[in-house]
Amino acid sequence: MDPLSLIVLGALAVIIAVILSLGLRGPSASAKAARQAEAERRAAEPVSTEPGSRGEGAGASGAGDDAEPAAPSATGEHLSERPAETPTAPATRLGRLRARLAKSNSALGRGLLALLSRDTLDEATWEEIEDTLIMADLGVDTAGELVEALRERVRVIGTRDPETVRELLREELIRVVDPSMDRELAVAGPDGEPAVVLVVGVNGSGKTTTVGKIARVLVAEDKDVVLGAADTFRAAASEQLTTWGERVGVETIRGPEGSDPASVAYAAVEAGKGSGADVVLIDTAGRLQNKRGLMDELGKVKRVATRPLSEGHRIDEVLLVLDATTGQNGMKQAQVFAEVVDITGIVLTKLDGTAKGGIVVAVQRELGVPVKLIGLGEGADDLAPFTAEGFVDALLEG
Ligand SMILES: Nc1nc2c(ncn2[C@@H]2O[C@H](COP(=O)(O)OP(=O)(O)OP(=O)(O)O)[C@@H](O)[C@H]2O)c(=O)[nH]1
Repeated sequence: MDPLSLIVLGALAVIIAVILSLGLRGPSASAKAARQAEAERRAAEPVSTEPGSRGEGAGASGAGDDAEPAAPSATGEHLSERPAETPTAPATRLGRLRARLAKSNSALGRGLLALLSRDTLDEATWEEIEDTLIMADLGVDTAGELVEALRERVRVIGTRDPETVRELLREELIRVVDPSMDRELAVAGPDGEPAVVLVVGVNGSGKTTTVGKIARVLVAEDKDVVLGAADTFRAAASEQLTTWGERVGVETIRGPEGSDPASVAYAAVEAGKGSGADVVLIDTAGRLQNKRGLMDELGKVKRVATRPLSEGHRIDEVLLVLDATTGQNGMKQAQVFAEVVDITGIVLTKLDGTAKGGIVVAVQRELGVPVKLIGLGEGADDLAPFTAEGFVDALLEG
């Protein structure tokens, strides 16, 4: 064999050996790790707000004036396949969320306890305690009341034992959060009719996400749910809601962008009644361009939505979704919504992103309506029922 043939043969042997070794080794460890990480990321990621692959439903033609609802023409997405996901069991979810709440509010709890365990509880220290509560958005009056009551009890008991003082603080905080409020969601309709839950709030407060999260909780409780995408102002909102629905296998009724929200709400309730659903959850746009416009829009949705139901069956629950990070601004928005619709419960979102948990107390006092649920993250199961004790314990645990 001449030298040239030897070189060619040698090169071929090397190439074959390399190809074989690659084939036998399979994907590299780092590629596997990347796939694993991608799978974990997907499992944990919030629902995309990007338009999905499904097309819009046929048009909701608009309810016209609210004397006579238009023929409901928003088209539902009947889901025959099995739901893509099973929501996390409540016990697991709550344990995780409690830890998250404790983390976001730990500075507040720690700050208060540190102040209360100072050697001397003088005027300046009590003022600092009051300021700390005000900084946490508790509201000036409530902070003053709480400090007054705590001060009096510490004086009467005459002890500075840290455990006792901590317990007194816990009791006073629970008192202002008000454990006597009824925080059950009204999700049982009368006489076999679906309960209708309307979700309102300003853009970006987390309405659509909250509707999706509530649907998951209800599905986990074995309830049949229909979603109504009455946020027709933003096309992506309908897509986003449909995606949430698909994930847990519930039907979403929607209309084209710009169609009448009242018509979509009507169609959703009609579909819910027709299919024997337990709950119809209606997402709204709630643009706050002016109070008159908002009043017209939400007032009409409220009036028209329950027409497919029996006489006298009104909306069972109107949930106001408020972004906890918006502080005083959020409170002003809450007041406007409260004037426009009768709010029956508050969902405080994004409590994971703020140490200002005191807003819970401020908004309840201002509106006279209980906080029923809290949002503690963008993930699908990051919604928790609110309890006064649970909230305060998480606050003081940090
Ligand atoms: N960190 C955190 N983010 C949240 C929470 N709830 C919602 N979000 C995020 O807030 C953003 C707005 O949520 P949406 O549900 O689209 O808000 P919306 O009120 O429906 O907004 P519009 O459709 O524009 O009216 C999204 O990025 C959500 O993932 C929460 O509890 N914690």
